[in-house]
Amino acid sequence: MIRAGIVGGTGYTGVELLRLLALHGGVEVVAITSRAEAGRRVDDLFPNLRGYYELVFAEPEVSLLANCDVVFFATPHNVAMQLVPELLAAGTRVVDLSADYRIRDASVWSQWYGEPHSSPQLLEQAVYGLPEVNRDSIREAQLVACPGCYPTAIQLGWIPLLARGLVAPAELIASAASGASGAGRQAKIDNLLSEVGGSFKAYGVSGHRHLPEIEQGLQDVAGGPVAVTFVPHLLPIVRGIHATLFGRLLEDDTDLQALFEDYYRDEPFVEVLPPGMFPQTRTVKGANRCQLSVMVPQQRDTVVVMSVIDNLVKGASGQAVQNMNIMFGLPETQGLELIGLLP
Ligand SMILES: NC(=O)C1=CN([C@@H]2O[C@H](COP(=O)(O)OP(=O)(O)OC[C@H]3O[C@@H](n4cnc5c(N)ncnc54)[C@H](OP(=O)(O)O)[C@@H]3O)[C@@H](O)[C@H]2O)C=CC1
Ligand SMILES: CC(=O)N[C@@H](CCC(=O)OP(=O)(O)O)C(=O)O
Repeated sequence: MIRAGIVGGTGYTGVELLRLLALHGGVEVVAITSRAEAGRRVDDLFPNLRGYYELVFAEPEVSLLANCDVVFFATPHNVAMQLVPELLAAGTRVVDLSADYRIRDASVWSQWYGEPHSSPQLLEQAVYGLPEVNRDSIREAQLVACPGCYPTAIQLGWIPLLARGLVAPAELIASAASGASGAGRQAKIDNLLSEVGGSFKAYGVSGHRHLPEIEQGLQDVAGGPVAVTFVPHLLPIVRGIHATLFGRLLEDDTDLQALFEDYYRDEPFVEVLPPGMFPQTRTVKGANRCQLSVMVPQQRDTVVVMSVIDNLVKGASGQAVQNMNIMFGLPETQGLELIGLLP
């Protein structure tokens, strides 16, 4: 059994990791942290886990975590980067769900996250954990930086087109909407039911911190500069991201449906829907799955890709478990063969 630790076990991605790992079969969670809930039983805070765990939340200390084979960081940014150097030195492998190691350039990271990076020496060795792009490097990685939720949905939608040079790389537009759990479990007025419910709004229009991550990932695939106009929105639902992507086609004779189907044919967690079927957030709710549709409305030169994920599963904890499976040589789908919850 792989001995796993979770730092930040009281947040939404932390409890989602617990849900997925409870039935994984190859992992025992031996350490879980929360500063606010230290000393409290996990199944007292999360009764959905009763019968699956006897764990008690502990303070986040390296001495506890270094006994694990793998540690998941389900913490806000600027937490993993304080503890990871010591954990790596102790031989522990790390899957970081936060943004701390996603951006290779420390000065770009600081510009968007507003503080200096405290372990920039690890940025080069961190592997960006999008298995559909980096599977081989993830296998050997000691430190995996899991992609953000919007970046997962958006990159998976653009990649087939950029890899084949079929869209204008400097004119990409992504309009994406997320459920409120994307903002985490901390109390914030903006996330109250009476603020979010029955309404729909854009935010971060002048610049969202996921933009440099999206552009970096797409540039790697395109092999050159890429510019994205990215507008996130807040949906009055709990889970789910729907991204609608627009691009100017550079060729008009490619069968885009066939291209997408071929590109993702062997991917266990990305599905291209048949022509005329469009993805919905509810279909992937609770599942480690990205569903995509591609079309060219009115046969003009604008391609539209629609991409949905559950922000907490393929957008965070499910992708983290997928990365762990790859790192430890387990079947990639172990613990992740989940069907979306309808309704
Ligand atoms: N929610 C989502 O859909 C997604 C989130 N992510 C990323 O995953 C990470 C976790 O997100 P989410 O679960 O939503 O966050 P939450 O705010 O819901 O939870 C944060 C957790 O981190 C712990 N924590 C906070 N500060 C510290 C600290 N200084 N040291 C140690 N632990 C700390 C908290 O516990 P305590 O304060 O008690 O220690 C809590 O358990 C974030 O970086 C987020 O951006 C990524 C993709 C999607
Ligand atoms: C709805 C909502 O507020 N979403 C969050 C996305 C947060 C997230 O998960 O960020 P990382 O993936 O970078 O960790 C936001 O826009 O800030």
